[in-house]
Amino acid sequence: MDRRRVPCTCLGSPELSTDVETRVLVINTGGTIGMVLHDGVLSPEPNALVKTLRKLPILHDKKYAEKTKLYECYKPEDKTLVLPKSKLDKRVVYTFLEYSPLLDSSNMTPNDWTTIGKDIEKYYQEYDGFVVLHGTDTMAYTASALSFMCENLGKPVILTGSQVPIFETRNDGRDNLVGALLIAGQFNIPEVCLYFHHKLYRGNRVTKVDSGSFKAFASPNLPPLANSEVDININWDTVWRPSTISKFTVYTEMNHNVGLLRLFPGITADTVKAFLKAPMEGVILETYGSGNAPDNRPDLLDEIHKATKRGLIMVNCTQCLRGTVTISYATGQALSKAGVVAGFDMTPEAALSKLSYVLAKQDLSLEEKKEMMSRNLRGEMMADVQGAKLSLSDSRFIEIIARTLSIGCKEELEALRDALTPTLACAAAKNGDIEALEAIRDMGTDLNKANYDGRTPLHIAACEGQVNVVEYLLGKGVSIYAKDRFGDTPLRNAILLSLATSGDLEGLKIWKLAGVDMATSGYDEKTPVEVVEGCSSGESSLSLELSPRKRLSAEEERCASRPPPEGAGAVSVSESDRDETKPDLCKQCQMTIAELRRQALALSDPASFKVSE
Ligand SMILES: NC(=O)C[C@H](N)C(=O)O
Repeated sequence: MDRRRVPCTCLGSPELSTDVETRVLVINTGGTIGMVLHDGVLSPEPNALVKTLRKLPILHDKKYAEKTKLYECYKPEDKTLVLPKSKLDKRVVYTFLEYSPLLDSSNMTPNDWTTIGKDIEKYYQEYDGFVVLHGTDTMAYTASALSFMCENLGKPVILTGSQVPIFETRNDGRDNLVGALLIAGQFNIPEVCLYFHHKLYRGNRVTKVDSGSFKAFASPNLPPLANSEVDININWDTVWRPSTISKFTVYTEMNHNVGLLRLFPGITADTVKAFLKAPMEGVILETYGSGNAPDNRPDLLDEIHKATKRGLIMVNCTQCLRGTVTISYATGQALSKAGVVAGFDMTPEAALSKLSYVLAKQDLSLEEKKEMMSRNLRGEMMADVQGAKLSLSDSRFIEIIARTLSIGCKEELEALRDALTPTLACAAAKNGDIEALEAIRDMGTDLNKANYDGRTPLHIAACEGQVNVVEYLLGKGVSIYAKDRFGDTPLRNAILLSLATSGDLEGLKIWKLAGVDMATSGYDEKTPVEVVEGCSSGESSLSLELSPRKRLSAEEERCASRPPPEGAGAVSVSESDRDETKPDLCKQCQMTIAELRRQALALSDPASFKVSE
């Protein structure tokens, strides 16, 4: 795949200027969305989907593509399309990667999950988000499996498809595809999701509930992450944030010796015994109500106990569409005594794929695997069912302001909190005040929320060199990919700052070659060159070297900026905190730069920096 264009106005005449473009990779695995009738039955048709989409104005802005020479930058040309400008003034450029053969999802296997995961990993740095076109029959299984396989995910991966082929006059495919593209390309939701009929669900919370309705899916135990109505409304409080700062990887080892056993009245002990025998290693037991099973059947419970004692992991999930497993009934306690692990409110699809993922972790003991099954890894369950959302009243200063403004009802309080806390959090980040950030977070504020400039507390901390705050925020799952209104991410701020203030000529040159405009100022109106001059006395060779912006040809301008060259993001880190070649930088500056560089390197190589999960 190819390079990213410069979203800038320096393409010569204004009409050639590009809008802010984001990029989405569309992995087409098959499903009804691209099917056509063959001999009276629906089956996938290779290459048909892209050809059709290119003719639909709501799915491909041909004029924009030709006017801005889209195809000279994004390859393969015949697989790249661009949506009309969105309400957020962005252009989602999307490129198709089509599998062969295209599958009806009834034919999907864990090996196909691995293929999808590996492709996401392969193209992860080049795209802002990913859409996976998939059949609906097993979409919930694939979405659940990918949610566990994608470790430390920092970008949206959205599965979608349709109940009626996109080629038909009436269909749900076009709406589902556009909705998934707009969310994947415009919102930083670091989760594997499923988008269907105007709603975005967490991938491991969803199940297919209707084979004949456009409302084919439901998320019984968790509200949608987003609703696509007149506007796309994201429920940010519900979005899952990883609490580690390790690099994104895809874990492809999945244990296949797992199964689903659904209890029914009169089930025989022989049936259970046959199902649980080796090589079975893990079973999801689908039970009645809030996790109940017969407690007057010692033959049944004995077979279960024998299996768990020999090391089989059994997880108790309710057959009910909604609700959770508790041990409030004697019939539920009987299973717990037989060694069955509570699955709380997980869907069977999520529990099964989680069990397959956990059992494949060879480095874990049996007890560690059981503990992992009971721990919330990707928001797949509400383990702490007693947990109550912290109320606003835990924060005195909001109360004081609310009382001053005579605000009373909860909705107004929440609106006040959402209006004030992002700016307060940014101020706390600038001052290095972690306690204040903790207090703001305890109020239920998402520390990813940005201020009026689209800058998050992590942007501010990275720019101000507040290393401890950077570490704290990364540990709370704050995204390094969030873009402010200048298009800057915290990671880019941090690396540019460290390179500029350390006078790292080579590093700055790499970024310049990668298309970073050294004349572009950051949020504080300072260019990297000015930062250098501000940090070391006198005219430095660096500023002379960098300040006259070499006029690139129109061709080069169009395709000037691309993801940093391999390794450039992981700046060459001087292990010593002092950089002897720049004695004129203050000690604190030197310390901060070295630490920021370590953070930047850690983000690309977890081996040098670990935070426990
Ligand atoms: N609506 C669909 O996509 C159903 C189809 N059989 C599939 O799962 O691939």
